[in-house]
Amino acid sequence: MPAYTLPSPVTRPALEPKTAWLISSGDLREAPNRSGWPIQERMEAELARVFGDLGWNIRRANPVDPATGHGFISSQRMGLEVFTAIPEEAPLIVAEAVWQYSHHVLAGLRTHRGPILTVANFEGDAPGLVGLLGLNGGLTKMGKPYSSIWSVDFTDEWFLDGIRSWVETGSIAHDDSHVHPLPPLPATDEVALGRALAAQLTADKAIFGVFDEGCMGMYNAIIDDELMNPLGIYKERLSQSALWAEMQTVSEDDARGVLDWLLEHGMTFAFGSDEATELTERQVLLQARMYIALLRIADDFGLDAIGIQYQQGLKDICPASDLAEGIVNNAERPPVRSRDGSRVLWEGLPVPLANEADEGVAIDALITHRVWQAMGLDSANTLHDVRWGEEFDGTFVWVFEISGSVPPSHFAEGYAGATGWRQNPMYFPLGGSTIKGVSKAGEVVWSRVYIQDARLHVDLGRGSAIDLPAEETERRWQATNPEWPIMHAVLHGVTRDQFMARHKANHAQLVYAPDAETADRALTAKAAMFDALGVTVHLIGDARIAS
Ligand SMILES: C[C@H](O)[C@@H](O)[C@@H](O)C(=O)CO
Repeated sequence: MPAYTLPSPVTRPALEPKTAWLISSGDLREAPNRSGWPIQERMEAELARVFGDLGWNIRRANPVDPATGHGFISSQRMGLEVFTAIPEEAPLIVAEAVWQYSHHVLAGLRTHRGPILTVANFEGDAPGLVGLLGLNGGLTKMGKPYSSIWSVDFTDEWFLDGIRSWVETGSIAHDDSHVHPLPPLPATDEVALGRALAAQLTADKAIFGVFDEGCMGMYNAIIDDELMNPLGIYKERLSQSALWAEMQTVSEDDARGVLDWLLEHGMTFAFGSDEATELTERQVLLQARMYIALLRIADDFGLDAIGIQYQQGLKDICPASDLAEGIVNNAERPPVRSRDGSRVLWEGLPVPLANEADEGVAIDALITHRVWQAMGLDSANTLHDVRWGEEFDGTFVWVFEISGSVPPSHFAEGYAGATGWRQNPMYFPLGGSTIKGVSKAGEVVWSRVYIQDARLHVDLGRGSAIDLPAEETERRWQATNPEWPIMHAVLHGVTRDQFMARHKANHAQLVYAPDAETADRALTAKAAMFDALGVTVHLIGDARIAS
């Protein structure tokens, strides 16, 4: 008789032939899950049809919960339980129509032994594509093999061929002919600059101040110290509660001074009176406090870059961080003095900013800032969500649209092109102003830092932000989130599907250069800096090293 009753894992159901299991990771917040459920149901019906045509069944691992009215996995615990209903060897579809918190499903996916397919609807109305890309980045970081595919209406041949390949072989191959290794670097001033900046960073080091690490389940956006420190970048782990406490010490006069400055510089706000659904002056004044508090804490800790997660925790305490983040990340902004009044903090300089505490962004923002400053360029750079896109006049134009703010220098009219709309009550119960506007036409360098095979990599590309007719901009806004800033981006030498298949994050990083030749030179210096820091550089599409 053994002395103990030995525990054993829950018994999983048996595999069934020609059957794929299906799960969907959701938001932690119930409102977006409820709102996205009809879109998810439509997608799942299309998937059932496509698999059915191939003689396959799809079995949903968890039913719709009558209490919530949706079938999303809405917590890590729920994810663990749902996975006990999935055979470990089963073909598994992760279907995403909403923004999702990857950690809800990553534990189950990590030990899953069957083929994994991530799928999204290529639609703007809910950020399912954004969720898909975040999840793909997480699986890549984990070293977990997966296939991925997307479709506008689930009838196109490319999609059907992909699904056929997955059911027959367990994988889908995508075209990566647009990805090029970094060639030997020429002896140019830009390469010398990039290498010198890398040597300075590793020798003198820099600090990234992160107000609560790990935003919205974005496992892909947590860069371990072991990978970040060799670049010379060290984390200062700060708390969002310290930010809230510091906000209480800011005087009402100082907060009002920030709002007055913004109004004097042409920013407009869509003010209303209902706190629950409209933007109010009270919300903006709290955001002004956050802006001042952020710079003072950055000064106290000698930070070189900042990130705030906001969308967990702080969202239940105060209005959105976006207004503070957008202006802190802009060279021209309301002056903030040190506590003793002797210095204007970061005068004339953007503070490199990692929205949503995305640490791939933190590295990129800091490096971009240093390269662009050294070249005498506006270094204000920002992430955007890779939200959606459609052709316009025969060219595929991406909707890059981050959920709140960009530096106002990204707008043609600067602050005068910025309007403050109330953040969406569905995600941001306590409101706060966004910085809404259209990113100006111009040459851009885009990038993404990510983890693959336990190493840091960066994809570097070139693109153009373009102007679209006002009615097309409005159509794209209405099809997505009209309160958020938008960039109409054309990526050079990369098709929609090449980009989707390759990109390892929900975010892409964007920075302007005054013309194409300068953009190529700045990209070259940035590539040289990353390379000298030991990051594997990939040139995407038409990106090239300037000689
Ligand atoms: C409001 C939403 O949670 C967004 O913040 C989300 O879609 C993202 O921005 C993900 O990058």
